[in-house]
Amino acid sequence: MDFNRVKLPREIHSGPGVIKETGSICKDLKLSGRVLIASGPRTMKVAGEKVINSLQEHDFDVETIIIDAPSTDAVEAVQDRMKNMSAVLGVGGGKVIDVAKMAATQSGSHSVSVPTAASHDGISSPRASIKNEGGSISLKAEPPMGVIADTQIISQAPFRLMASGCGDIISNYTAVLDWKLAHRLLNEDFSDSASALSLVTAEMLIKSAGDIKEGLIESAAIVVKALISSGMAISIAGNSRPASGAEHKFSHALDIIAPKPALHGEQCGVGTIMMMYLHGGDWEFIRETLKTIKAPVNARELGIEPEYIIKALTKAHTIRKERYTILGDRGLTEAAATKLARKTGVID
Ligand SMILES: NC(=O)C1=CN([C@@H]2O[C@H](COP(=O)(O)OP(=O)(O)OC[C@H]3O[C@@H](n4cnc5c(N)ncnc54)[C@H](OP(=O)(O)O)[C@@H]3O)[C@@H](O)[C@H]2O)C=CC1
Ligand SMILES: O=C(CO)COP(=O)(O)O
Ligand SMILES: [Zn+2]
Repeated sequence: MDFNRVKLPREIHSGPGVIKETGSICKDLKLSGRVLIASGPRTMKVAGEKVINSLQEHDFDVETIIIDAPSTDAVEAVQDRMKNMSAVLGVGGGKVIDVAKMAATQSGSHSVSVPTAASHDGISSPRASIKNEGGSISLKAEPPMGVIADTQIISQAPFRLMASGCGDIISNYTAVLDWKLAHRLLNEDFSDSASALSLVTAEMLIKSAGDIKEGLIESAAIVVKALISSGMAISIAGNSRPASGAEHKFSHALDIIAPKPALHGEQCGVGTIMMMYLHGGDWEFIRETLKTIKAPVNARELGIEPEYIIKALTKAHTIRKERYTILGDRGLTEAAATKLARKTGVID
């Protein structure tokens, strides 16, 4: 018999100014001695330094590493630095948190997630999206043992990042439709509770769409809550199915094909409009909601040329092939992709 195992963070702290409590929260998590801060070039200045100060006030011996990309090389570099460290704190966006999570998993240590933006639902999830030469792979990881989400810092991040996080949540709609399809066609394992949590998270966010405004701590709190809840759905499922379907395949394809990709959640949001059309669902509602949030809804707003949108649509089914979606095994022809993108207003 297969037993079910759900892995979740031990403690989740959020609120304005909570980053100053990092040291005491890490003590409560029974961490001590040497810790590594993995952060991005910008996020080190925005939040990394506050984390370092708080940890030093609580007698931690702190070292730092800057992460430029969520690559296998970055994971190895963090792992190399983790010998004799009690944990790595990922302070930044999704790329940094994924690298910290994966390095901690592979070295049998712990990670703590300190998001500086509400841009992705990997904040608390037991997955890491890591890029290699062929694109990105979705890997199983230990969830962070703690999450410290300072809504003051998150509310001051460029608004584009928060709108992107909303796109990542709204994509739960098509992700769950794809998952159900795979369950019906291929008898893939399906979790009612994970899919229900994923959908209710997207519904709650959509209900609050009008309240998601630039610079507001309250808006940051709404989006952070939804991202953590979506991460919980991933934990319950034990895979990304409740939060990643064909719209994510499209985004992953754009990351490979487009000379200058947009943000992950921005691409997923536009992908959701198109995949919802393929599912025969209310794609116009998805588009209107994204517009309300001021997230991109077309190629121009993504800053991506139409030719790359079409190429990504025709390539999307080849990504994460084990994950069956509305794109099927053969994917879209160029003509069908062009029709789809035109019909949904993604290209002119
Ligand atoms: N594991 C999972 O379950 C999931 C993983 N993901 C992954 O997460 C990544 C997407 O995350 P995302 O956050 O969009 O991308 P990044 O981590 O690349 O961050 C985007 C940019 O925002 C900057 N930034 C972050 N916070 C602030 C801030 N407060 N002020 C100013 N700049 C800031 C970063 O700065 P800097 O240059 O300092 O890094 C970076 O330049 C993708 O790799 C995606 O695959 C997405 C969803 C789920
Ligand atoms: O981005 C994710 C969920 O929002 C994770 O997606 P993948 O499993 O496709 O990398
Ligand atoms: Zn995502």
